[in-house]
Amino acid sequence: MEIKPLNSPTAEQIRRAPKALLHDHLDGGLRPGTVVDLARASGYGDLPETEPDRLGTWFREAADSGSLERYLETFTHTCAVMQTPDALFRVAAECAEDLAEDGVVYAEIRYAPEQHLEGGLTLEEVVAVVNEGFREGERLARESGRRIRVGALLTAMRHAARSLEIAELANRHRDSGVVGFDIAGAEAGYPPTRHLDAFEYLKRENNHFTIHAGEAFGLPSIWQALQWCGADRLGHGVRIVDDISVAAGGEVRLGRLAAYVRDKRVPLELCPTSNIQTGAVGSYADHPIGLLRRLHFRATVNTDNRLMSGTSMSREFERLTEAFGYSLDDLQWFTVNAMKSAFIPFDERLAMINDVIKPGYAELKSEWLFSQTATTSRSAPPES
Ligand SMILES: O=c1[nH]cnc2c1ncn2[C@@H]1O[C@H](CO)[C@@H](O)[C@H]1O
Ligand SMILES: [Zn+2]
Repeated sequence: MEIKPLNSPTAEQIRRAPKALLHDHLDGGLRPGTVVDLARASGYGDLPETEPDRLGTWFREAADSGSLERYLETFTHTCAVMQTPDALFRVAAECAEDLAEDGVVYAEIRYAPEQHLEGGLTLEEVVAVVNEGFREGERLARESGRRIRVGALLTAMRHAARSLEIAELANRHRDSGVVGFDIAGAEAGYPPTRHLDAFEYLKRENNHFTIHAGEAFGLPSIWQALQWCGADRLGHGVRIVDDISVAAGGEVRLGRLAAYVRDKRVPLELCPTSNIQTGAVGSYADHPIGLLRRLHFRATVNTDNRLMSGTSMSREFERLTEAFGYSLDDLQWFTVNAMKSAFIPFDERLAMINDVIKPGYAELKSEWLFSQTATTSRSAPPES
């Protein structure tokens, strides 16, 4: 009897597979119905649609603009309805619940506290209530038999000038649910070196940070993020392929920067659907993740903004499985990469890998093998 090599998992198996998520924006992941409810409660009257399904479609289509700047305009509406403790608590709790429901077991969720002060909250209050929301979502997930751990990343907006203040905020809350720092927003014209004081402060504090770099702008942004700012991870980093050449015969050459990124195991927080929407990449099949995985870069798969992209971790895995024929082993590889690159302590990462991720995939793989064996023996002629 011949057992076929492990082939592509089904959508249902992907949903059950344990997943780790490093790059997901809190203000990019609201349920459309929650946006509608919160707008009504706060009297925000500028939503382009007030029926949840139509609003969801509006976000996806508006984000499908082919430009990062236009993609980012859609956040005006989500941030507008996230200005009170109740709203922030609900959005954070639902975020954790939705991810758990999708089989995510570990997530780092980012947001920019400076964008949630219009209702009179302080930066400290924003962080405290979002953390409470995450704890509530974890608890609700546990009640329904799921397990998720959520850490927050505090983002500073790269066009603004509050990054040092936000870095200090992240550092103050590092023992209470905040696992690191990030900068986000339009990339072109706002190099990460504008925020060097924030990064240098975090390094002096032995704290962790990632930088959105190499998404809308290419290698210089990645180079600055790593070699001037000292980023632990790259948010997107997808343009690192500009420093990789593949000859017609298949021979691969890495430039100095790409070699550094691979040699140093710099984690790439890749977000396939988001890249297609902002025009950074043409299609799933063209996404550099295929090449980066083959070359063993520390590639991870992420959602970026589940509302704007109409996506989830399972959907990202499904699209990649369709495009590249990935097996459960590939999905496990991405998941272990993400968990290794998380900002929580080493022993806790290891425990997640050994106690949750590997056993989860082992179970799925054995189910798959069992189903193959069962199918084969059913179709075999009866023994005489
Ligand atoms: O892919 C992205 N690239 C750059 N900035 C982003 C991306 N997605 C979201 N944001 C920005 O991050 C803020 C805090 O969460 C969001 O409000 C949005 O402006
Ligand atoms: Zn992002």
